[in-house]
Amino acid sequence: MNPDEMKKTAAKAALEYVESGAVVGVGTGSTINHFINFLGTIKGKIEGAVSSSESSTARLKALNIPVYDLNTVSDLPVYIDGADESNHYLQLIKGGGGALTREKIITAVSKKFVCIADQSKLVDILGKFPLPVEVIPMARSYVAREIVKMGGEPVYRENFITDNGNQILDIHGLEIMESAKLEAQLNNITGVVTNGLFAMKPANVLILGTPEGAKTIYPK
Ligand SMILES: O=C[C@H](O)[C@H](O)[C@H](O)COP(=O)(O)O
Repeated sequence: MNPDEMKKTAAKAALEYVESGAVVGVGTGSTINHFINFLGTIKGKIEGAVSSSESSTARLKALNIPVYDLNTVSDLPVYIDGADESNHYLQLIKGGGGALTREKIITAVSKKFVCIADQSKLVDILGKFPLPVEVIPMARSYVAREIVKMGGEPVYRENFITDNGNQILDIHGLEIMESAKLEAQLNNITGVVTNGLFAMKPANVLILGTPEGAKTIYPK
């Protein structure tokens, strides 16, 4: 089974977390694209969706799934999204596709965060995947210098603008032992919008696609 088939397996299994009559939080990325397709098959069962990116919004709308402005939604039972890495506490690195800020906002609003991924995303220590940090454009160099002082190696993601009109620095060379502390430290740098560590509010459930089928993992 190739990684894409494993992503599809995880995406299909996530359907069981979708509540009837509710608005569903929908993330961004290749794994979520499979989930959006599956969601289309049960669209009559849900009220609609909130989405973490313009690309997911376009896919949802193409399937005639109503997409709501998050400001109009007060109750969001579940948010379903992928990840670039997860540790065994279900703390995540996200933002490989640059959607981290909207993803973190929907995570904050949702009652339950169900993460879906192929089995390669589960790691012992976060940081092999470069950690994305969304920055206000005029602050980029300043933020990069601050990250260097912290021991990271920031790399500017060239020719990429987020849906919020900002830029991304990807931090290489990290071995993240204290995820929540690093998440807060990075967010405290002036000019940072947010970073891709989801440690203070980790996922509640991780569904991994494996050749043997979907495997559900709870935080250690
Ligand atoms: O910004 C993108 C998101 O955080 C994605 O959830 C993450 O990059 C994983 O994407 P994929 O499902 O394509 O591996």
